[in-house]
Amino acid sequence: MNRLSILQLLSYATTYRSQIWGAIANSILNTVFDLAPPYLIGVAIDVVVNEENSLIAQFGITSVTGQLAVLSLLTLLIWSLESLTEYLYSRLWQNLAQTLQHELRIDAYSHLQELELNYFEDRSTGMLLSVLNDDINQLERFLNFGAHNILHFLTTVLFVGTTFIALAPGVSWWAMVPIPFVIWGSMVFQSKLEPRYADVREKSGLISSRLANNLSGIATIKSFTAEAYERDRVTLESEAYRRSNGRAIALSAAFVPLIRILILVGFTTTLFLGGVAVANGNLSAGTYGFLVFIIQRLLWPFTDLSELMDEYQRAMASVRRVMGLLDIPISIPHGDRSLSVEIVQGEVKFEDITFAYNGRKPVLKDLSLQVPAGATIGIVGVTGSGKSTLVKLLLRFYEVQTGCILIDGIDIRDVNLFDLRRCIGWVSQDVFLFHGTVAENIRYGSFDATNEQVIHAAKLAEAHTFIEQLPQGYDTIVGERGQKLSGGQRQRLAIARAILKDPPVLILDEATSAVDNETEAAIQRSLTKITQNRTTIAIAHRLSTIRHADCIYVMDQGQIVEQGTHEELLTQTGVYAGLWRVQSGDYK
Ligand SMILES: Nc1ncnc2c1ncn2[C@@H]1O[C@H](COP(=O)(O)OP(=O)(O)OP(=O)(O)O)[C@@H](O)[C@H]1O
Repeated sequence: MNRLSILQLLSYATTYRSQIWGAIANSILNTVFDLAPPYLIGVAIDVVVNEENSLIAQFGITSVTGQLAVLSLLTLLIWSLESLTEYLYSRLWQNLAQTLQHELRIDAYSHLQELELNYFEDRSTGMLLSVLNDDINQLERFLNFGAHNILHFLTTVLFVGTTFIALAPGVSWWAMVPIPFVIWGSMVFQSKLEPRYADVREKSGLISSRLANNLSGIATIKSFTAEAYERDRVTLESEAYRRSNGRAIALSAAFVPLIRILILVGFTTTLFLGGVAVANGNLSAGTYGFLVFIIQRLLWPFTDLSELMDEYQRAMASVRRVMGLLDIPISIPHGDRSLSVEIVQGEVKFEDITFAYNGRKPVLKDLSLQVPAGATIGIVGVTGSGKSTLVKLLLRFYEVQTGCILIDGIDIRDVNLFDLRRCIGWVSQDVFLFHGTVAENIRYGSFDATNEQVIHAAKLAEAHTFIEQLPQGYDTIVGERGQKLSGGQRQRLAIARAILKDPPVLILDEATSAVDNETEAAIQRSLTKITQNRTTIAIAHRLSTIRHADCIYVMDQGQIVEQGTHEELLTQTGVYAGLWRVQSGDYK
């Protein structure tokens, strides 16, 4: 899984090959320039000790002053190049990190949008937010400098190690002794740390979930004066996160000191054996000074290695969560047939459908129902009888288990999902408005509608008058979920946006339940106009809303138990007639 996640991540980078090569080259060059000072000091000592026999003298500069001048110029040049390459690699790597995190976030979000409703019902918004935000940010932090640090480590070890072996083969192997132990230790450390960081990410998701849930339910918390109770619950989650991080810290903090001890052994051995070699005349003083200096450069990067591993594991725990999300298959696939809104007549047929939500008993059983194109039907029934589920199946939010749903005689499973949903206007039971202005929310029905069309739709939905009375009219911000509006006002905006969409099939699920009788009557008059030449499925508890429908279906426990016009149903002494009597105040 680890390797797979990394490969998936790398596949994002393949389009930026030239940038990556540029960043790699600058990282390597920068490390080489960064390593130069000890070499330059070595050469300086060589100049003052060996004078005209020095290394530089071999290039024809015999005077010590001349050699030192060349050395100074070289130092200036190398330091300038180090600064330049540092600027370049920082910029390239950080920009790449930005691009990757951006693409990954957009891909993860796009994929998430495609997943079926079941997926969201089983997960909390906060948890998903933590993946899309925290986890991707965690990865971004690693990508900013992680790749450079890895290259810096490898180049340093390779460069310094080679010099070491070349200059003092007899001493160098002592310095190398700790290296295999360090690598082995790092691997053990990595495997132990992996589950701990996975747990940290999970706890972070849980706390996000709790916070998101509480913030959206803040009014309920206040009304129940449950602040202390909720603070305790948040404290528990936060405490769990702290403990989980504590477990990871206990391991990661211990590692660097342990590695350092191993490295110290290598360092002191070189110090001792090298000194003995100088005393015996087997090694020059200049080389010895250089070796003692450079060995730190060889061994200390191994302490950085452990920190690098730590950052890597943290980032990988996040990558796995993001990739896990991208790997979730889309279980409601698009059909192959396209369906143009302009040519859809709007005939809707449910044929023997049976449907049960995940792991529950069937909500709809062998239900059949036909709505001729352009007709208006009403659906009534006790709460929980499956009315909303029926229309959600038409929108293909869920798949039927048996039977089929047809639009203009075509099985909706064969139709492109977007085309299908473009044909249907849905005013849901619980209206959701987006944070933004009134006009933006209505325009959700048709993004390129003119202001006049928006106002016209609002007028038809009996919303224009109240909108005009809002502080900034159509530019008034409705707040998150439209919380700055009343329930009835939200419903009317939802109707307006469905009208603006102008779909061949209109679904009104308790669309006027929150408005007063007078407003409802006004909306009904508008709807009579709107529903002409359009198939309409209206679900209502208030029977007056659907009494003029071409056919009314009465549902009970997932089945249709009565059907007919209002007048026909009244003549039967069934459920509908009973309901009508209660609602019209006739209790006889
Ligand atoms: N997402 C879901 N997951 C699991 N069960 C669900 C889900 N949505 C609804 N149900 C269950 O399905 C049944 C039918 O619900 P549905 O919303 O279709 O009823 P309804 O007739 O529209 O009710 P109401 O008149 O109260 O709106 C209910 O028992 C409900 O608990």
